[in-house]
Amino acid sequence: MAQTSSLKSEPLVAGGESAEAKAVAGVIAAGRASAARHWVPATSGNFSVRINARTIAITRSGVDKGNLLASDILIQPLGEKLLPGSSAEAELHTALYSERPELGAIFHVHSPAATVLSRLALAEGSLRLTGWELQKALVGVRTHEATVDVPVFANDQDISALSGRVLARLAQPAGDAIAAPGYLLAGHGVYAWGATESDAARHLEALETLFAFELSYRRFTP
Ligand SMILES: CSC[C@@H](O)[C@@H](O)C(=O)COP(=O)(O)O
Ligand SMILES: [Zn+2]
Repeated sequence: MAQTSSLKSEPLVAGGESAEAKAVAGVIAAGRASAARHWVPATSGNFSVRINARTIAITRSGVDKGNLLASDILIQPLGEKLLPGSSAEAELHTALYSERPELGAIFHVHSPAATVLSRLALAEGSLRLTGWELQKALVGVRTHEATVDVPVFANDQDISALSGRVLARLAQPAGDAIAAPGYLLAGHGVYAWGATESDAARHLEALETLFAFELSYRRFTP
């Protein structure tokens, strides 16, 4: 059974590195970059990168995400029982990868603006972003005049139930808005994704910065 990363028998991808080794390196890099920004305090956050249609590399539970070793990354088959030591929030990753084959990476952090703004926005059930040039860093957004919809969910320790609510909401159209590549958990943090690791990293950085803009803006507007 696949457990921690065994970087031996995977097929090679361009550059001579296996898909598994590349995904593990991507997870480690994402954790390190987020820790440098103080987005994953006290072991919080979890990170995953798709290896292929059936398997992901994902952080194990309770480890410092800023100092990940290859042995801190689990090779989790999709649609199968979670491996021992899995992230408490692993199902928020596996369920979304299974639902969306185009996703290549999912990153979750406890960044300050996301964690605070999510509480202010919970009553509306979503955060609407508009008027910011930086929103063009999000996939599908071409103008500051667009409205971006970021779903906001109540935090829940029942991750299966939460995952069900997330998938149900993401399946709904965002109306006249563009669906953000991510969502907020109130008082908890943000999940962001992308087709590639760099898309997911850019989305995470753009969203957290937009949340900080929005928090400042709200201080000056009624
Ligand atoms: C250390 S508090 C944060 C956790 O409860 C959780 O929200 C989190 O992001 C990390 O959980 P983990 O099980 O390490 O993936
Ligand atoms: Zn968390």
